[in-house]
Amino acid sequence: MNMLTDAAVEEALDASQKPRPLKMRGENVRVFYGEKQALFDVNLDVLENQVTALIGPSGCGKSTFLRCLNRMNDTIDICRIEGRITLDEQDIYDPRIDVVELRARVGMVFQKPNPFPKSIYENIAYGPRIHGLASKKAEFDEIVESSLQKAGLFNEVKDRLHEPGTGLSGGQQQRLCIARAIAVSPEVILMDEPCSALDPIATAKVEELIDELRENYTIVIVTHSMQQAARVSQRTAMFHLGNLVEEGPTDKMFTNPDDKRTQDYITGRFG
Ligand SMILES: Nc1ncnc2c1ncn2[C@@H]1O[C@H](COP(=O)(O)OP(=O)(O)OP(=O)(O)O)[C@@H](O)[C@H]1O
Repeated sequence: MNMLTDAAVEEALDASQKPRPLKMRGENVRVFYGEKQALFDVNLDVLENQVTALIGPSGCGKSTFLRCLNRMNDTIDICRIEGRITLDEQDIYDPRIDVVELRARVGMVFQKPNPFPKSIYENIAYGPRIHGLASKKAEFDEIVESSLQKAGLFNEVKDRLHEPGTGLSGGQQQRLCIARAIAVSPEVILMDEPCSALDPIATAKVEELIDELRENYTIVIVTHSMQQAARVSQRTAMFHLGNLVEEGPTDKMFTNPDDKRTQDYITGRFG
């Protein structure tokens, strides 16, 4: 057998076609806001080191599902969740789960950049401090620098680390929020329309960053932009009226979806 040829064939295999381990799974997820049901028996797998895009018309339940993945809905009094959601096969709604620790493992970036009213440095150091990930100044310095590097922001801010984070541009603030999420070493990063408040250049930078982050993190992103879903994700899940219509590889979803509702949505016929 020619080993070199085998290696070359192996390398030529599109990495995205290889089976990926499961990172998170939603099983029969039902969500109610008071009497109103917002999600109906959603079953969705989130694969490791992939970007999964959640798409669908306004009000279909994308953000609701996203927020279930790190129990952000716990903060809404009238919200009730049924079914099961796992992270590495562990039920995240198990009463023994420490929610603060869960949210460090499953971080979140919001629609509007929301840096703390503190310095750039403190925005990043805050999480590691409350989670006890560092104690000496040199350790914090290292986390701050490496998080900003990974978020593609270090060179732009290295001379102003002690100036307020709120003084940065919108796009820089969003990358600061991504750096803040990264600082506590998450495994999954949830992004709820992270570019909707950004201009096209800042959006392009964040999209590039999302593509780089996939190497080390699992990402779930809610987006209204079909172009963005096509550009950044490997998997796409289509929601409609609280139901998961279908999900699959992004290229298939955008070229040959199984369901007419997906076809109509991606071609702009509704939503
Ligand atoms: N805090 C809340 N209280 C009551 N109802 C809510 C709450 N949050 C969401 N809903 C309802 O749940 C349904 C799903 O909302 P959700 O925000 O998840 O949809 P979405 O697909 O993310 O919408 P959009 O694209 O407009 O952000 C909607 O009918 C919405 O009105």
